[in-house]
Amino acid sequence: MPDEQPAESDALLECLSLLTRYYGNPYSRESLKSGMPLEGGKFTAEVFIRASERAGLVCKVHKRGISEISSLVVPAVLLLNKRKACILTEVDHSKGIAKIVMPETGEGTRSISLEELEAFYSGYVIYVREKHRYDRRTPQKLNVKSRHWFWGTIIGSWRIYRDVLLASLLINIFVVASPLFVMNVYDRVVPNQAFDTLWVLAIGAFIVFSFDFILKMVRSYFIDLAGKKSDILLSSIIMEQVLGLSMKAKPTSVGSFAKNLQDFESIREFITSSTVTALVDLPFTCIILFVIFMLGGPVAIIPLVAMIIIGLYSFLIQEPLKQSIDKTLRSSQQKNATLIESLSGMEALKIAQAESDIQYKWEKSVSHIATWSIKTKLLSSSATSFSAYVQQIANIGMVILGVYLISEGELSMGGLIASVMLSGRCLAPMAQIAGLATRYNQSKSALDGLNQVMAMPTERNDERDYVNRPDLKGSIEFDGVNFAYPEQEIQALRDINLKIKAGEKVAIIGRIGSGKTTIEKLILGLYEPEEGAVRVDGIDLRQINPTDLRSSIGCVSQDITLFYGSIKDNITLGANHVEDSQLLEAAEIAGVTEFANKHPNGLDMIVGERGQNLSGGQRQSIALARALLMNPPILVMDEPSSSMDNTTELRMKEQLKTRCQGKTLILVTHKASMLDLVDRLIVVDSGRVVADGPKDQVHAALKQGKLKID
Ligand SMILES: Nc1ncnc2c1ncn2[C@@H]1O[C@H](COP(=O)(O)OP(=O)(O)OP(=O)(O)O)[C@@H](O)[C@H]1O
Repeated sequence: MPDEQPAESDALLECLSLLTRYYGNPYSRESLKSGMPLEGGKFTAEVFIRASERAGLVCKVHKRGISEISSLVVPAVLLLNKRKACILTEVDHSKGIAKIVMPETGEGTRSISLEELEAFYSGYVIYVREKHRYDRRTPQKLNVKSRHWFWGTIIGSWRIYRDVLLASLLINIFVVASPLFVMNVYDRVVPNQAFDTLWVLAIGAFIVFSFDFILKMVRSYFIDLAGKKSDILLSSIIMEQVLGLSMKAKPTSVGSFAKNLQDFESIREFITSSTVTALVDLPFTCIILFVIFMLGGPVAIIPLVAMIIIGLYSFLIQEPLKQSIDKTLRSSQQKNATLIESLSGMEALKIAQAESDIQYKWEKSVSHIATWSIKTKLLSSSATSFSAYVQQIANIGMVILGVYLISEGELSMGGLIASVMLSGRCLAPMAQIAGLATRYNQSKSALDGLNQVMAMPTERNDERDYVNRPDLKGSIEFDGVNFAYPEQEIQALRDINLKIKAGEKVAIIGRIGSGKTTIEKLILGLYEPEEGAVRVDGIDLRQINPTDLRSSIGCVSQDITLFYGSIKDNITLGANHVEDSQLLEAAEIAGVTEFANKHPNGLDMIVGERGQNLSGGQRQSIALARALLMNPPILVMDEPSSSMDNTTELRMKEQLKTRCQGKTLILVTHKASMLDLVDRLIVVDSGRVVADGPKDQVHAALKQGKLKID
């Protein structure tokens, strides 16, 4: 995008949201924004294009004057000056008027003269069209296969690679310049002492070499440019996939998963100039071989045989090479898993005095990696040395055969020298290819790993038509829900039937591991039931966009995770446009202000990674403030006061009582004191609901031992 283009504001988000409604597949602003790399919390044209793809639209930015915009392409989005945007719904060039919608003003469609529009139009327009969607009647195999995430992106730079090929063709033709020069000097200049010819030849060679130099520089610049473009695109595709992964596909080990993603590095290396140049040059060896044949006749057989031998050797070592690279990769993933786990649990390790166990695991992985990487290095260097060896033998062979041919008058001295020089150029890419096999196998393993990641299910399903419900009221229903965590045989929830009215205050109690948190996770749409349905406002959660759902739920989870940044950053995490008054109110209710005020930086105090600079209770306060910030209709809290002292808890309870009015509250707790907040108790045991009713009744039944809990 050119620099002179003005930065856009959230007007673009509003425009996109309106357009999704226009095309009959409405998306809320929250769901369009979710997971997008917003600049200062705002939409840019690039983000607009990415988000529109999610909503089934295809958009492209063009630089066009108003007079160039045809009435056939509306609705289109016009980027206006001062970070504004509008939707152009009609344009009539003959009358000089247009109809626009400025979503920010909330005015609806209005007519405007083209002259007036031109005054604040930036010159950039986004054309929008609907992507064709196949319905379920279309058999899968008839579906046009969407682009492969990796190859599709690489092919996206085909124009650059076409130019690279063209440059390579010329470079490879120029290769013959030097041997031809030497041949002519030996055969024509030296015997006849033709100094004029020598100078003409020298000037010709100089010009060719200069072009060759320039072309080589340009070629590697273009290859690196294409590589950089692909790298940026691929990295963001991978990150978007990772952040969108569904919880059921959540990797079992963060460390090894992270290593898997880091291995993208080897793919990046593979698409840089040194590798691509060798690959591109390979087919041109045939041209050089042909030139050797023209100059030296039968001598060309020798480099041909040498090429076949080198190729065969490279092919034969592929399998063992692949195996050792795979083993190295897997062990490195294991090593990374150990590293990440021990770093994040360092305190627990020290307390349990388990350092030596970890040290042992670590050393085992390291020695395993060392063994296999030695094998990998040995194999790949054997390929390089073998190619050099074959190349030398080929040279000697050519000289021997050449001498016989010269003695029979079938070859000139210059012809032999030129052929030997050319054979070097012809075998060089082969030798490089042998070395490249290692890189190829490394990239292939990394690509296989990433292919698996890209095939994992994500939360956003393009084939699903979500119901657009950004404003949920808060009634919750579990209808015959059975659920087991991925790869677990035992069900965590069994035949759960519950109806919670909007605004109701409910506590879920039960013994450890009984399934309370699991019920919450299902309400949050983090997992889907195996059988039955979870409904919010009567809509099956599978029908609600996860972003819309979660923006209607304030959640304090059992394991509170804070991120590096200030207290303020952590409270407003994921909520970009928050008034200071909103932030202060949430901080006050949750008791954050109380401890933040004691610190010189107040709410700007840095909490450290995972909030390690704070106490457990302080972390809980921040999580509570985060949950209350956007005033959501549903609050889900899992032991929100487990680390708080009695006074703080009492204060928080009082604040929550007023704040929770009209909201649905689901409270998971072991603390009897917290039950003041609720009117209804649900008792869960071994994944089943064993009691459900008004608080006093259930309490009484529990006291009298009428409820049997295993
Ligand atoms: N991510 C997970 N993967 C596999 N099994 C899980 C997972 N989380 C929980 N479980 C299992 O599901 C069951 C219910 O767990 P859940 O966390 O819902 O219990 P809980 O009632 O909230 O317990 P607590 O009071 O200790 O927090 C337990 O047997 C637990 O082992």
